Amino acid sequence: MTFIQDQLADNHCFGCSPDNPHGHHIKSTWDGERSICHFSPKPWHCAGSPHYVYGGLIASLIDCHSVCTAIAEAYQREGRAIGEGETIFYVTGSLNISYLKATPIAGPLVLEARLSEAGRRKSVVLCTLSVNGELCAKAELVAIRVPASWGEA
Ligand SMILES: CCCCCCCCCC(=O)SCCNC(=O)CCNC(=O)[C@H](O)C(C)(C)COP(=O)(O)OP(=O)(O)OC[C@H]1O[C@@H](n2cnc3c(N)ncnc32)[C@H](O)[C@@H]1OP(=O)(O)O
Repeated sequence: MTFIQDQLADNHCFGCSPDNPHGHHIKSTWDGERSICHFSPKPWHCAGSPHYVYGGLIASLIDCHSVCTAIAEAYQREGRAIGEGETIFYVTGSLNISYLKATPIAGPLVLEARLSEAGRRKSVVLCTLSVNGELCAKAELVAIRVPASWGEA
């Protein structure tokens, strides 16, 4: 299986870089229309209850999965394979999450994302998070394209 994150170079992100030793290492697939990510939380990812997932982790997973989806779609729109040629880099402009149900920590968490809008610099990504087919959270993320040098000090 090919994952978006494994095709992106120079990515140090806490949520999605394969090379950040302390990160979440999320893995997302892209089929040309939607992206999927499976994530199994650890017991320490719990909220106030040990049975449910911490909302900040949910936000983090949705953030990275959605931005990676925007990046994958942008490569596709330019007729390039993900990671091919000049780097396409997006960052999170805004993230609006509705926590609909407590998310069982037993997981696995299934994130699914697709674009509702794809402009020159701005993409809007809709993302859901489900466990065992039950919708636990939904989100809208605005991803903004930035130069690949965006993170340089
Ligand atoms: C290989 C790489 C792999 C990378 C994966 C990394 C995943 C990382 C996910 C993250 O966590 S990124 C870190 C969290 N995000 C940030 O730190 C972003 C900080 N903010 C900025 O750097 C700038 O504010 C930003 C680049 C988002 C926008 O500044 P600009 O001056 O370039 O925006 P501009 O004013 O030109 O607006 C461009 C469009 O974006 C829209 N926009 C700008 N900021 C927005 C915002 N905050 N929310 C919603 N929309 C926004 C704006 O309305 C406009 O839309 P329209 O084209 O429709 O008019």
